[in-house]
Amino acid sequence: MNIKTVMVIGAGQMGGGIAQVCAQAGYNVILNDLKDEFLTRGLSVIEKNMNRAVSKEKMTEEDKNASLGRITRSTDLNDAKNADLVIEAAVENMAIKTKIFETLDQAAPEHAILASNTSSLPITEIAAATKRPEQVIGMHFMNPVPVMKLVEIIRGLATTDEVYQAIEEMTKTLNKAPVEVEDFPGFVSNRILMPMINEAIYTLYEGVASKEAIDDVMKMGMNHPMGPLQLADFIGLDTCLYIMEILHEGFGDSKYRPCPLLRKYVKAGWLGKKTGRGFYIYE
Ligand SMILES: CC(=O)CC(=O)SCCNC(=O)CCNC(=O)[C@H](O)C(C)(C)COP(=O)(O)OP(=O)(O)OC[C@H]1O[C@@H](n2cnc3c(N)ncnc32)[C@H](O)[C@@H]1OP(=O)(O)O
Ligand SMILES: NC(=O)C1=CN([C@@H]2O[C@H](COP(=O)(O)OP(=O)(O)OC[C@H]3O[C@@H](n4cnc5c(N)ncnc54)[C@H](OP(=O)(O)O)[C@@H]3O)[C@@H](O)[C@H]2O)C=CC1
Repeated sequence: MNIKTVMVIGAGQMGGGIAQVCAQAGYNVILNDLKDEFLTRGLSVIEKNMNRAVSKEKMTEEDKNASLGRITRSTDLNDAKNADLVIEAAVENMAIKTKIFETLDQAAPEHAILASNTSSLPITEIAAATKRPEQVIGMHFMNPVPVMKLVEIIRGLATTDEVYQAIEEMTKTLNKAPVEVEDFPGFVSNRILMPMINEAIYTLYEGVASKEAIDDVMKMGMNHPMGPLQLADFIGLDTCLYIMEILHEGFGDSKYRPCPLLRKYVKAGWLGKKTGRGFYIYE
């Protein structure tokens, strides 16, 4: 399958990163969000990232301008009519995602593949909202997208081999490493990572150590690049809570119950780095 135009839904931290790597790899990108101001915010992060790459001589000014020139703005999901592949990276909520996929299914050309960057939601259920479940797939990028090598590729129950292979090939053109996983809650990445983060939050909640001490133990003791509380802030505490809830509900096992402190922070609007405050305070 010949993929030339990629539409990305959601211009937040993940959608922006996905749009950036696709544009840098030569794809035409349609970046979609609910409001124009979110697109402006997303595009300014992309430009900042590219300027940093130029200043480090990892990208030329011409390549930067050409990549930015390949990204067009959209606030209308019907713009999917021009896409060969849509990658959805809106909020981690099944009702919102199924609504988006229903609309995309109506708007996108027959040949188009519809992918979701969901962290944990069942691809099979998202696919069931469309009349083309065989062309729906999970494409789970890691944060920060321009830096991290992995893309987990998740097959829904109906995903065809042809669609899987097209997405595997496309992922390689982004200079990323695809890894195939089956459709279970949290896939592999978040089934392992998120209970560790949740346990770190319990450790703080129970007063076992300070947030700095918990992060230091994992950074210096286990060589993690970030401590789990710093990483939770970086991912977004709302996203961490959604993922724990999906694991809890999906497996029906109390070992996945979200820590009350995580719920409290999300209720307070302390969502981490993106809102300026989570476990830590950001300028
Ligand atoms: C929740 C999910 O569903 C799945 C997930 O994504 S879970 C999250 C997975 N991600 C992680 O675990 C990230 C863990 N953290 C790290 O790997 C590192 O701390 C980090 C890569 C984020 C930063 O690394 P660092 O060495 O501390 O910082 P720094 O030296 O500033 O950055 C290293 C490189 O990354 C780039 N970078 C850092 N943050 C970036 C960002 N947000 N966007 C783009 N590029 C970024 C820097 O420009 C730098 O690039 P060069 O090598 O070209 O100079
Ligand atoms: N954060 C992470 O580390 C990772 C997240 N993911 C997944 O990626 C997805 C996005 O996460 P992330 O980028 O962190 O979240 P953000 O909150 O940074 O961005 C989500 C963006 O999607 C927009 N949005 C919400 N609803 C819609 C809609 N109906 N149509 C179009 N855009 C919409 C939001 O707008 P508004 O601001 O108005 O809400 C926001 O701009 C989630 O499914 C998440 O689980 C996957 C890998 C890693």
